[in-house]
Amino acid sequence: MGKPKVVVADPLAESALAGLGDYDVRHCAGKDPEALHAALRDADALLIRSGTRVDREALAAAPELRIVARAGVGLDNVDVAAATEAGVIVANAPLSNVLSVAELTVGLVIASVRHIVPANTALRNGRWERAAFTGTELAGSTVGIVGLGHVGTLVAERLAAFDMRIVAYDPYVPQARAAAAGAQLVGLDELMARSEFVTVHLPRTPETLGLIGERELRLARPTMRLINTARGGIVDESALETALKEQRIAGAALDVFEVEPAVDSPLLAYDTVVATPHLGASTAQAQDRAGLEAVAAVRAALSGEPVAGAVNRVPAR
Ligand SMILES: NC(=O)c1ccc[n+]([C@@H]2O[C@H](COP(=O)([O-])OP(=O)(O)OC[C@H]3O[C@@H](n4cnc5c(N)ncnc54)[C@H](O)[C@@H]3O)[C@@H](O)[C@H]2O)c1
Ligand SMILES: O=C(O)CC[C@@H](O)C(=O)O
Repeated sequence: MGKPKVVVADPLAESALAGLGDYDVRHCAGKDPEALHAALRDADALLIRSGTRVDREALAAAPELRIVARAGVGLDNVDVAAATEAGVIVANAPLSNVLSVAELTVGLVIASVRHIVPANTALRNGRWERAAFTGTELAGSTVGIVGLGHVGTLVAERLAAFDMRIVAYDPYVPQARAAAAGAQLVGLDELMARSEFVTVHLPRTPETLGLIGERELRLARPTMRLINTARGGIVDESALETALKEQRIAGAALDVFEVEPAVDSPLLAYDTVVATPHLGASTAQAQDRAGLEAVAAVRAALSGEPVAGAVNRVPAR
């Protein structure tokens, strides 16, 4: 019997790749379905980040596959139900990058309200404009956190240190847990109406797609700034664009988009939008943790041991 075959379909930290030395490792461009399907033909394990879609077709192309390991949190790019039917373990690294996402979120809040990006652009273009970029202090303003899980809680704790008031919407979190994070649980409509900042920290599921749409954005204050470092599509981008165009909200800071890469997004035309290319997890520390956890999951699955981070149960093979 040869070495187990492990396909790496997205860029992973070197520290993580070093843990695959005793396997037959093949790299492929996971965003290209043809290349992915060809690579999966005799693969025992697949390592991915957010760039590779593991759908029913990909799983059908992988008859030997035992595990899909996601070096990160979101599993919206993996058909977990189809994997379970096919007897393939799916595992993620649920805490690996949440601190990095929370820190980027705080950065986007400040970048947005202090006009850091347009002021930088103006200065580089020879314009010393001070009055145009007057901002607002965070202290005393209200932030609404939509989704008070791992990232949402870290964001709440950090923004509380700026003396902000924290309200949160999450029907699955008990009041006591919200209170421990310094947040008051409210309904989504109340959150939209009360907040100067609304920051989204939800998984992308059929239930959360379009959760913040035209109706919700009409409840917002004209001073509201919307931050999304979770997933594109949870905020309806066309409704967001209309709200920005009509100046019904003050701005948005977006790390994630409905379609990525989002180089053609009409939202990029607005000075009131700060945008980053899905960088929430892009720190050295988060990538080391995510990659190492995903590799540990692969090693466990291929040796028939329990897999930490497994999100489904499949019979042992
Ligand atoms: N930008 C990035 O690079 C990056 C990195 C990591 C995670 N993420 C995204 O952030 C998301 C959140 O991460 P997390 O670690 O905080 O996840 P989590 O599972 O810890 O928290 C998600 C929270 O959302 C709540 N929730 C689920 N459905 C809801 C609904 N319909 N309405 C309100 N609340 C709902 C859950 O109760 C939970 O508390 C991930 O699913 C992922 O998509 C993005
Ligand atoms: O792969 C990435 O870098 C993004 C990961 C992030 O979106 C996640 O859900 O963990």
